[in-house]
Amino acid sequence: MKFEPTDIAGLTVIHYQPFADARGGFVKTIHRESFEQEGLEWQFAESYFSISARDVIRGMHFQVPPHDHDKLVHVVKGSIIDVVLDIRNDAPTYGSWVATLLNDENRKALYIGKGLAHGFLSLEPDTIVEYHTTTQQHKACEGGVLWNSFGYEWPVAAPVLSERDKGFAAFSHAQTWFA
Ligand SMILES: Cc1cn([C@H]2C[C@H](O)[C@@H](COP(=O)(O)OP(=O)(O)O[C@H]3O[C@H](C)C(=O)[C@H](O)[C@H]3O)O2)c(=O)[nH]c1=O
Repeated sequence: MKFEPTDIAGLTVIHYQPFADARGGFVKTIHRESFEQEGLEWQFAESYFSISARDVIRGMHFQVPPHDHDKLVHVVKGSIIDVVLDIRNDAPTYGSWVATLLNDENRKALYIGKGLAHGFLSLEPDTIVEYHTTTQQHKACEGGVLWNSFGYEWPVAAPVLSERDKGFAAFSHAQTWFA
């Protein structure tokens, strides 16, 4: 696997190296030595996956201290546009976002550090996204930013969102989750 920095410190693209043979395919997603060499956490507290219809947007999610976490995200099946927003008030990239195509063809993953809000748009039916987080879910520490409030133009006409995601407050410089 190869690691590629992005314009946002703490956000790393991981290029997995799939193995294929007559049986099918094989993808290694976490490797202690490789992660340690990059200074990334390789031990996670939780892992889960979601299955999304086409045109679903999930996000923008994060957890605040003391249960803020790093998040490793990759697509098992299907395709997404994954969007990360920097909500660290003192970061030079505060309010900046990065959108990355992750799918079962390019086998890219994202390592998303603390203080970054995460969301994605599914581009295919039954898209499976797997997440690993370095802390467990703590409801009292869950936060969100309204999906269409920070300048990214999602390429979808009529997205499907949860009521929770629709109800988040718009991104504003008054929010200081990660001051
Ligand atoms: C995250 C989580 C969820 N749940 C339950 C709560 C709901 O009954 C159900 C779906 O949860 P939610 O609607 O928060 O899931 P998403 O909207 O897909 O959020 C996820 O997708 C976005 C893009 C992310 O980055 C989040 O890390 C991740 O939470 O699973 C749990 O029981 N434990 C958990 O840790």
